[in-house]
Amino acid sequence: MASVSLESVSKNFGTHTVIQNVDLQIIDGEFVVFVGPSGCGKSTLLRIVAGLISASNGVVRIGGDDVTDVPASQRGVAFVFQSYALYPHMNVARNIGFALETLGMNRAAISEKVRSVARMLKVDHLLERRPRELSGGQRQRVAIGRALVRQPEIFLFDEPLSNLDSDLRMEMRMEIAKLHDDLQTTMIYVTHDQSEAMTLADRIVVLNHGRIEQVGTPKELYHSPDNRFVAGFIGSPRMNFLSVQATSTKVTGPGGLVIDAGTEGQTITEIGIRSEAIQLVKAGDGRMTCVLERIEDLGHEHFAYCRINGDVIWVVRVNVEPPKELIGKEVGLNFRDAAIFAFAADGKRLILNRQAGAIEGAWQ
Ligand SMILES: Nc1ncnc2c1ncn2[C@@H]1O[C@H](COP(=O)(O)OP(=O)(O)OP(=O)(O)O)[C@@H](O)[C@H]1O
Repeated sequence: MASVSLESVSKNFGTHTVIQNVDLQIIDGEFVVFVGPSGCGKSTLLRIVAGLISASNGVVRIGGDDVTDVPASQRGVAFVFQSYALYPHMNVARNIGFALETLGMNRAAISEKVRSVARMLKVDHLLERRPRELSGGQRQRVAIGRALVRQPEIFLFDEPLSNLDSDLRMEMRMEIAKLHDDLQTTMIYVTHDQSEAMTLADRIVVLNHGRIEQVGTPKELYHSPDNRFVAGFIGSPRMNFLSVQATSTKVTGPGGLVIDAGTEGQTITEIGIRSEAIQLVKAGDGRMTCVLERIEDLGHEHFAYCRINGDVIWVVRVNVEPPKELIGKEVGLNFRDAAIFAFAADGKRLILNRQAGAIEGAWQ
């Protein structure tokens, strides 16, 4: 096991800056997930940790040692790629054991090690097969086995599940989580899928345009996002946003929204509310009025799509399906002040100061 530390790490490809001044401390045995939109630099940062790409500036430490100029093969890391990268001409057993062959380990020891790893990953019945004779999920297990057999100090995963269908993704996600529970090895995992990040990570690093927007536990990011980007990226369905006008004591917006609260310092320009924090009520009963455009039935829950104003549509999660006759009609929306996230024009999250005596969500 080993800690990883990135100190002021930047990366340029020509004149294009892809990673900007990243500082990050990952502790021994932690499961850290890099998440962010396509092209934000997740894979580049992971490859800098691996030593597959060198940083343009800054220092990379593994277990406290400066490894900035140490080649990948000597960093004690194992990499699992989205594309599996198996050797097509070798069977599963040789694919898993190949790294040990190159280390000069004897055949009996390799065979024993391969069998134990293959058993752990439930591919011990496939040892004689070639990669082309395996399903996507089996190939990814073999790729993980190949990393595992080397007993690395750090596992690096680059979108390992994105080629798999959703059932298999869920199954493999659980197995990777179990692997981490069993091994307690430091793991860094790249995904663009925020739900994968939420379910796997001890801590999530949210990246955007090569910068860290926020680092925190899944709960911290969900309940206390630092800014609009994190608020909008973490959570499914995405947080509902609305542009508002604000003074230091009052916020008003479309649909008749009035919030008796303000902020000190920066002015609120936008608010956000998560879909599960809103109640659908009769028109006139709520704090806001909107038009119910559509209801999506997912079996165990329903999403109501409510047009607030122009192009602004909020998603409201409801447990009981609203009557179909309401579609196209006005309905009300209710929510507590405590459920409101407020943002400044630069995207920074602001904390609402409710006025003394203001009644919060009297209907709740
Ligand atoms: N070898 C390279 N040469 C030039 N530009 C590169 C190179 N590798 C990556 N980039 C650019 O760096 C940026 C970050 O790429 P990176 O692959 O790290 O993003 P990502 O967040 O992993 O994206 P995705 O989720 O789509 O895989 C992109 O704009 C990409 O085009």
